[in-house]
Amino acid sequence: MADHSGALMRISFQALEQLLAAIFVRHGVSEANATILAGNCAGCERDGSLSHGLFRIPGYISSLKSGWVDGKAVPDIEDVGAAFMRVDARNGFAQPALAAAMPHLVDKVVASGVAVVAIRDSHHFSALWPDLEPLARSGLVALTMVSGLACVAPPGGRSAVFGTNPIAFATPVAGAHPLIYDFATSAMSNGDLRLAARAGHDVPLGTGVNASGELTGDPKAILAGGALLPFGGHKGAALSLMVEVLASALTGGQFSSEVDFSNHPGAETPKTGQIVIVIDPARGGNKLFAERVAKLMGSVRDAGQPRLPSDRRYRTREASERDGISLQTDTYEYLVSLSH
Ligand SMILES: NC(=O)C1=CN([C@@H]2O[C@H](COP(=O)(O)OP(=O)(O)OC[C@H]3O[C@@H](n4cnc5c(N)ncnc54)[C@H](OP(=O)(O)O)[C@@H]3O)[C@@H](O)[C@H]2O)C=CC1
Ligand SMILES: O=C([O-])C1=[NH+]CCC1
Repeated sequence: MADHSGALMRISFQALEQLLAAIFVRHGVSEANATILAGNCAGCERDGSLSHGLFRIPGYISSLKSGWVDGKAVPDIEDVGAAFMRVDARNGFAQPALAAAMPHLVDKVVASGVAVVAIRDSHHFSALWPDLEPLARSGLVALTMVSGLACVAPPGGRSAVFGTNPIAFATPVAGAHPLIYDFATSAMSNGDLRLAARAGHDVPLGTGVNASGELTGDPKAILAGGALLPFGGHKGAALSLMVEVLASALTGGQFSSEVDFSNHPGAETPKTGQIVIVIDPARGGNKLFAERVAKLMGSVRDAGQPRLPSDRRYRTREASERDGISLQTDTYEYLVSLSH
């Protein structure tokens, strides 16, 4: 998508969702999968998760066009234990795979107090928080991780071995929206790095290295043969390693470093795996769990932290619901042109 700077317009969530669903269907996605992807992508744009909203539409389309991902895939669910499900996404997107598992997942959590969903052969090209928010809204605690495309070098290294490997956590909070944090284990997501390159902005030193392994603030040098770095040095690298273990080795998905789409020019979506771990907090025996979380968050705010994770996103959602989602008119016209 070109960097537009035209006039702004507003669009409702429903209208954007419909437009995106038409685009996905037009590019070979089944109606059922298109509905899920469109809701997810429109939700990211509505909530200000801009690195994974409309910005990603060209990547979805070029991946579909290249034949790298199957937009019509029907996931296969394998029940492998009282609290364990495997989902073979069959080279489709991860969100329809999780949606197919969701009713069984909730049954398992109710029966066992905890459940794991291990998704493999899946493409995740979005933010993780939409995968968890419905679970937290129904009173459950959830954690998820996704491996990606190798573009992150370990500390001290020069070659990329990890994906940007995001982790998200969600918990109910009494009297408030769920607390959800959701971040790449790299110093910056690949999406934000590309946005910085497109805007011609430098990134903070420590974000990545150039092709010679030297620290650089130039996003283009990081993208051109360099690598991102994990956040927090060896600590972020250890988290990223955990993501590869849980989201790839355990699920049966590919490691980030094994993704090879060289035979599919234009492909952008990582084909790896995802793990989702869900816990019923009631099994902890504390009937006031959500109240305790609310108290803890209050203490953190009282201690002076001005912003907690997901505050900004809920504020942006509220504004989008009130005023409509803000969009450049030429972006809108571009999207309309993709829909027919
Ligand atoms: N599918 C994939 O393979 C990948 C997806 N991603 C997605 O990219 C998105 C962006 O990742 P990333 O750039 O690392 O995330 P950010 O650094 O933008 O935000 C990370 C989290 O921290 C919160 N946060 C941000 N700034 C502050 C602050 N100053 N004080 C308190 N909390 C704060 C955010 O809340 P809030 O949401 O309210 O801003 C969010 O929950 C994520 O949704 C992630 O899932 C990233 C990598 C790979
Ligand atoms: O922003 C990011 O790092 C990614 N988003 C989807 C795949 C990788």
